[in-house]
Amino acid sequence: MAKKYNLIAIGRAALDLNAVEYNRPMEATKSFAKFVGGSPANIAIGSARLGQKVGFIGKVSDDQHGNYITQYMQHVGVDTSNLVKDDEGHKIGLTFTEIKSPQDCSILMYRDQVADLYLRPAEVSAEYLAQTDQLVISGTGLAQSPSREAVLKALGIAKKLGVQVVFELDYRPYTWTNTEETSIYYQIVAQQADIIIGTRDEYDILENYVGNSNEQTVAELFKYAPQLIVIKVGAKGSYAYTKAGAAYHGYPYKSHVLKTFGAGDSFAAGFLYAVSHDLGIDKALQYGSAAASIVISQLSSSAAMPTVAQIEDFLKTAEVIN
Ligand SMILES: Nc1ncnc2c1ncn2[C@@H]1O[C@H](COP(=O)(O)OP(=O)(O)OP(=O)(O)O)[C@@H](O)[C@H]1O
Ligand SMILES: O=C(O)C[C@@H](O)[C@H](O)C(=O)CO
Repeated sequence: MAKKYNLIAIGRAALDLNAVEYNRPMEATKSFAKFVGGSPANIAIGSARLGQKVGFIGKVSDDQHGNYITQYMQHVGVDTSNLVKDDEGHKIGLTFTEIKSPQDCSILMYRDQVADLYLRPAEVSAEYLAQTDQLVISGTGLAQSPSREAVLKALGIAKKLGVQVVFELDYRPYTWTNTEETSIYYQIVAQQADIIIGTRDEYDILENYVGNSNEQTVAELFKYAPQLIVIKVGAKGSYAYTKAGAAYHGYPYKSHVLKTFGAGDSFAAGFLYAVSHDLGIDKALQYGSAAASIVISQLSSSAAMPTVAQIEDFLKTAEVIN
């Protein structure tokens, strides 16, 4: 019987405050526009825009910002029954963006004592996870307790129930104590995940070593559960590897780049949509690259997530970056 959800994501839902006056440093920016943000929330929203049935497990502040995030996610069709309100006064995470030029963008995160990292194991429901085909785990959820244990509980339940586990490495250094610790927790989850998505730099963090080739990285991970591994390299595109030994190159597409953040989350939503619909790995990489090209041409990450029709339209005239 078909499950209620194609995908449930676990991790942070937060706020992005994106510079409205761009092509200048943050010090000179007076206006910021508010959007829902947080990598797993962005992936959930992007997946819902693509017509996927999506749920979310997380924690938001019990205030106007938490209300806004919950209402926005409901508005785009993400189920928020397991997006709980914090009862200890923790606040929402804020991400300010700086767009000095299309090539020079950065984010500034305010993530001290943020509500998402206080998600408790008791707030992860086996009944909810039984209703999904896929669980998307964001690496940042492993950064601190009790969120770390909540995520590991979700992983254990998913494995027991045969839910496909996707690990989005999503490394945000601000919330971690040191990279050795990150590597330990990343390896625990990566070894049990069915699909892993991350940038080359994030795999270096996972391995706690800089210098391995993609082939060395995937050979090590394929000794464990993973069946499909994606390694992204920004404007140089992406690579996908299967346990059966196939390798694919995802070409990036030319875009009227306004800013580059949001590329990874839109890529994940597009890629996972195509994988869930058995469209093949080449198509999945095309969907990921196209979704990313669309999102980086706009101010927001979450609000710019494309529909399937937008991706198909884009691909009709898309030009590959060589
Ligand atoms: N400048 C660009 N032009 C075209 N496509 C891009 C560009 N930057 C990224 N992409 C596309 O987005 C995909 C993901 O980008 P990237 O490797 O930067 O992920 P990320 O670091 O997770 O992104 P983010 O900046 O959102 O954290 C790339 O594989 C590529 O297809
Ligand atoms: O992941 C975050 O918490 C910040 C995002 O919402 C932001 O849009 C971004 O940087 C995406 O890459």
